[in-house]
Amino acid sequence: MADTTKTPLPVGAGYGVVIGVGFFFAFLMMFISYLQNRYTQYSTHQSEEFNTASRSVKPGLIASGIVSAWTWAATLLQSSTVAYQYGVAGPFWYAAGATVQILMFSILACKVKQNAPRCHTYLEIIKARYGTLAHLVFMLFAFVTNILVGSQLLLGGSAVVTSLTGMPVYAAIFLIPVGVCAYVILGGLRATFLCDYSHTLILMIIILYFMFNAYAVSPLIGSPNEMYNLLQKAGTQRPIAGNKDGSYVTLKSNFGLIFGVIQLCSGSGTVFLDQAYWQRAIASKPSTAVRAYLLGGLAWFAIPFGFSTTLGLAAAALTDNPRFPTYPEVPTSGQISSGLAAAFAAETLMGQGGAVALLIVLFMAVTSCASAELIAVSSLLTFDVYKAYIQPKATPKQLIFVSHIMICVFGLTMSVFACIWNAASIDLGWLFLVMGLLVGGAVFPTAFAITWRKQSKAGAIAGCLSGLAAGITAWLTTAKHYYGEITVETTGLSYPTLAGNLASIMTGLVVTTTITFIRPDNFDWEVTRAINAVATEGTTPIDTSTSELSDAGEKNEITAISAPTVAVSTPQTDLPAHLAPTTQEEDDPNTLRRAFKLACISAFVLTFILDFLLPMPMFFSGYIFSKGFFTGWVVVSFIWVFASSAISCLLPVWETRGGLVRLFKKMTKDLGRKK
Ligand SMILES: NC(N)=O
Repeated sequence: MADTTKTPLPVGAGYGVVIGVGFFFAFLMMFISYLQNRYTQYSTHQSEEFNTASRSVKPGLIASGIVSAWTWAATLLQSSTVAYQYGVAGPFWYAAGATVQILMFSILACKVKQNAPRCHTYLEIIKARYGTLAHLVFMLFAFVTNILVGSQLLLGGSAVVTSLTGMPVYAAIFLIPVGVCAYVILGGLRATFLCDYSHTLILMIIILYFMFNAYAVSPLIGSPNEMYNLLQKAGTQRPIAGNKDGSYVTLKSNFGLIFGVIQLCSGSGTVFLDQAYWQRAIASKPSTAVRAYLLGGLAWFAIPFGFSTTLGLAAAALTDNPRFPTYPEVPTSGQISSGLAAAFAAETLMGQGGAVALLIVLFMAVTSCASAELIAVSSLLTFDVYKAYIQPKATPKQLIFVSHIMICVFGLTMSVFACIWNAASIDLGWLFLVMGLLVGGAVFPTAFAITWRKQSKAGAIAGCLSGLAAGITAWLTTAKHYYGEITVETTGLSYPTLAGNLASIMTGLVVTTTITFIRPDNFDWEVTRAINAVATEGTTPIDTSTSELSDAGEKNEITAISAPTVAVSTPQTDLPAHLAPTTQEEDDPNTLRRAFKLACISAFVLTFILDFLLPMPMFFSGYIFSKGFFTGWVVVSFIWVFASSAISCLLPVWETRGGLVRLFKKMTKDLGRKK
């Protein structure tokens, strides 16, 4: 842990940001919820609105929500750690290794719209398809995923808050979620989207501030040329093991590549098994879910790539500068693994201003992701535990009440687990590399549950459990084999975590497909399409064979509204009106089929480009960047961050311009009447 006597900011700054900014957003949310309830048709007092944002959110805001949910503390801190450890390969593999899952998720987002358009959670699909035992097994993996993600957010966030301000780490761990719980309770899922938006906006501005400072302004670096020179020098003084000639400016980095593979496996678990991503698919307008995920994935890439190509590399470049916090020593491996490379760089480059900017950007990342996790877990606990097993006939009021309670329960749970990791000397780096092997077994069984009608129940359950067993076995035996003992240190190293992650995800895949091929299922998707459906006598389901539309967007809404064959009109006794789906939730099957094709082609092509076509030739040729190539690399990171800002900050405003104008008119009319 950092020396608290030398912190760049006073302890009050830590409390100020953690409590002050948290409650600022809570009050902002209170105001937004008031406007929403008063001037729009969406009420935060309705369970459906609270948990699914009435399934009406447009792709720009969903993309912004995806960017924000996938931007963890680790996205900023761990990416800078691997930049410090592996040079330019670190930021590249961090970003490329965790973008593809979001792109791939576009396929699941489309399938969930096709095969379970009215579900609240993905576990409802598992229960409807495979029954209670599978529901409980998958629920275990879902909760483990959310607990790991939630607690590592607080672990990484609190380590940096403590290092920058000296705030006691346990105080940070418990106080960070308080404001977030408050604003999520006040606003529900739509609130998290709006706060996600504002957080992403601030995040992008601060990332650009760091980038411009490091590459254009700072007297310590000030240009890609100088960064290149400093990195070349660092490569001769502290050569990187496993990198071509020990260089910082090459993608021929053996441990960087190993990290990339771990990132691919671990990211698959933490996206596919996290209700937060399903929730964004569920909340989006059916016809645009795919677009939202593709945009969100591409926009997210820029965050770790731009941030750590700046601060992670700056930390490596400036380690020998007298302004570097650990000078004349180099940082310890424990400090780097705790995620402090970015903090050291920000402080060296910009002094207190850098520390404040980092504190804010980190707080934005932690809280926006925490809000997504809170509402995601609250939905699972409400619909998959309370409604499924405790109170099947729960009223909307009860559902909302339970959702609120569960947000607090999970907020506390995240904090308790973060304390446990901290007390056990487990840091962000360790948790980041180990997470995937604990949940990876369930990745393919979960993806197949919504995409493959043949996957059998036995295959699904056996895939999850055997993946878990194989992952843990491979992890621990590799640690013992290579390092002779099983300790926190040896189990957090590259080879054991690589073995564990690969074993877990691949065993899950092989076991579920093998068992399925032996005795395939022939599942009828009508079962999952009927989840939460309210079939009213005398009505017919929407015709799935007609309607030719060329536009996936607005035209579809028009068709949906005017569809003559409406599946729902009157609620059944056990489902309140607002829990019943509306015709707008349905989408034209042809449009969805086209969206599915787009998702598959885009996801596979982009994955191929990002993870093979771009890096592999540079890896196998052992190319060390020239100065010109490095400058181009940095320029690309700038362009990507600008493009990402346009997607996640400008697009949502552009899409809702009509609604914003209407809201403004209603407000001014209202104010005029009151005068
Ligand atoms: N969300 C991640 N993997 O940074």
